[in-house]
Amino acid sequence: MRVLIVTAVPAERDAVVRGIAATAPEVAELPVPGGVIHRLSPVPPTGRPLTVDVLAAGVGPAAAAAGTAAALTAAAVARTPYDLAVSAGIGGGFTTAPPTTAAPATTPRTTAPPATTRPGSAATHLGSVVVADAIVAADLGAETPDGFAAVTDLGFGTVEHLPPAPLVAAVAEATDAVRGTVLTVSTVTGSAERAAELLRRHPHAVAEAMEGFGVAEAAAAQAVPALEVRTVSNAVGPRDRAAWRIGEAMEALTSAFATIAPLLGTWTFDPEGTRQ
Ligand SMILES: O=C(O)c1cccc(C(=O)CC[C@H]2O[C@@H](n3cnc4c(=O)[nH]cnc43)[C@H](O)[C@@H]2O)c1
Repeated sequence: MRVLIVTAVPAERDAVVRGIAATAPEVAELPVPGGVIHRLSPVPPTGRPLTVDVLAAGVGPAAAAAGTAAALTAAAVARTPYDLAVSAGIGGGFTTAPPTTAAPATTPRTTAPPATTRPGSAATHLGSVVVADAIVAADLGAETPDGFAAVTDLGFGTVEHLPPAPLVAAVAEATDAVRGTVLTVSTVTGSAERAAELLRRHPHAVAEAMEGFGVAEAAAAQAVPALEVRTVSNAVGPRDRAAWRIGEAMEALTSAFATIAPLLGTWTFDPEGTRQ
């Protein structure tokens, strides 16, 4: 089992590495085009070999996609492909619990399971762990006279990737995480109006960050499943940088990955992401 974890900044990478290092020392630093991979080899409970590579690829969806694609391609060319790509880091949390029944949105979900089958959704708080059951590009589209239109409404591409549901459930349960849609934005939300607009369009959003969709898009291009794990450093809403709790969110990230790393070693993926 080979897992690639992609963070935005080195501080997030180091927080993830510290967590995994609780059960495994770092074994190597490997250069890849545009970055350095930190490799760890935790011993999972089943004793199956597990390699976890952690890469800080930069802030934003484009940097995340570029770094992920480079690492995935290098591994594939070396005939040691990854089984899973994980977008990890801190993020902003929505503090309103998502609805328990499906609510109308301007861009209806086409592929995600109905809301009633989404256990574990709740409002986040600072330090919460969030596991994405949908990774959604929230600002990839066009403004129209009728409001925002996603690129899919314009006939292009995709705006949503769905991580393997059984893995989402297992990781969320193990880390006591809030489960829901994690939005990828290129601009950090800075007003109550924008937060409300995002929640209106994405009623199941529990967090926003800037890289998940980039990682998932690069992974999908190589048929690699993707996961997104965030810890909440701030509330999504009016800009108040002084209220960001980055230290606590980094500690929560370390703690989450101390739990997640051994768990990943118990998984082998089929195309549906179910446990084998
Ligand atoms: O202070 C600023 O103006 C500012 C502008 C751009 C980025 C930042 C960050 O510190 C973001 C870094 C990193 O953290 C994730 N993150 C954390 N909170 C949020 C959020 O509320 N909305 C979106 N992203 C967030 C993000 O993934 C970045 O990689 C600060």
